[in-house]
Amino acid sequence: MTPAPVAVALDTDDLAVAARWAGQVGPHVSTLKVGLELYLRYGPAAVEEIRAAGGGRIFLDLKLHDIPATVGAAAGAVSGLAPHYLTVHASGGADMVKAAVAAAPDVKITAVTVLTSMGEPDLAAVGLTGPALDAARRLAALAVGAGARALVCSPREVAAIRAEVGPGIDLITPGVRPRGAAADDQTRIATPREALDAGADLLVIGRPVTRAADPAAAAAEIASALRGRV
Ligand SMILES: O=C(O)c1cc(=O)[nH]c(=O)n1[C@@H]1O[C@H](COP(=O)(O)O)[C@@H](O)[C@H]1O
Repeated sequence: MTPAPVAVALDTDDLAVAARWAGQVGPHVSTLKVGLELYLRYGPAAVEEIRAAGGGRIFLDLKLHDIPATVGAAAGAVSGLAPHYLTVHASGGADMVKAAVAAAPDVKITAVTVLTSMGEPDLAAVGLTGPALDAARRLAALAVGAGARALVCSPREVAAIRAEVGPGIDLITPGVRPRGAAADDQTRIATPREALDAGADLLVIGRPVTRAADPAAAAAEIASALRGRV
C-alpha cells in the first residue's frame, strides 16, 4: 500500500527512541522528520540511522536562519546527507533562501512561512500586525521567487498559498491534529483531512503519533483515515 503523505516528526533527544519510532511508523508514512533535538545531539548519524530504521524520505528540519553566506554554507554542509527536504526560515529574506538553493541544488529547500505555534497576538508582539495569512502569503511568494521548492505553512493557509504560488511547489503543513487530540503548543491547527482537502501535499504530525501508546497503530489509523478521506 502506498504510504500516506505524512511526515512523522521524530522529536526526542534520544536516537534509539527515534529509531524505534521510525521502524514502527516507517511502513505507514512517506517521510520521517529529523529535527533540531536529534540533529544537534547526534549530527549526521541521526539522519543515517533514521533512514536505515524507517526507510522513506528524510525531512531535515534545521530551520536555518542567518546571513546568506552562513546559511549557504550550512545547507552545503548537510547536502551530502541527501535529505529530500531541508528547512530554512523564509523571513531570512530572498538572498538567504537563494544561497541555500544554490548550495544544495539536489535538495528541496523548504521555506517555513509563519510558525504554526504563533497566534495573531504573538505575531503582533514581534511586529507582524494583521492576519497570519497575509504574512504567510507574502513570505511564500518571496521564498518561491528565490527558488524554494517547498513551503511550510498552517493548514488554515494552505489553500490561499496554493493560489499564490500555483502547482509544482510542495505545501507542507504542521499544526495537524486528529479531532479530539491535544493541541499542545500549536495554535493555527486543523485535522489531517482538512489539511489534505485544503491542498496540502504532506502533513507533519509528531506528538499525536509518537506519544501514543502504540505509535505504529496511531500512524496506521491516520494513514487509513487519509486514504478513505473519512
Ligand atoms: O518546520 C516545521 O516542520 C514546523 C513548522 C511550523 O510552523 N510548525 C511546526 O510545528 N513545525 C514542526 O512540526 C512538528 C510538529 O509536531 P507536533 O506538534 O508534535 O505534531 C515539530 O517538529 C515542529 O518543529
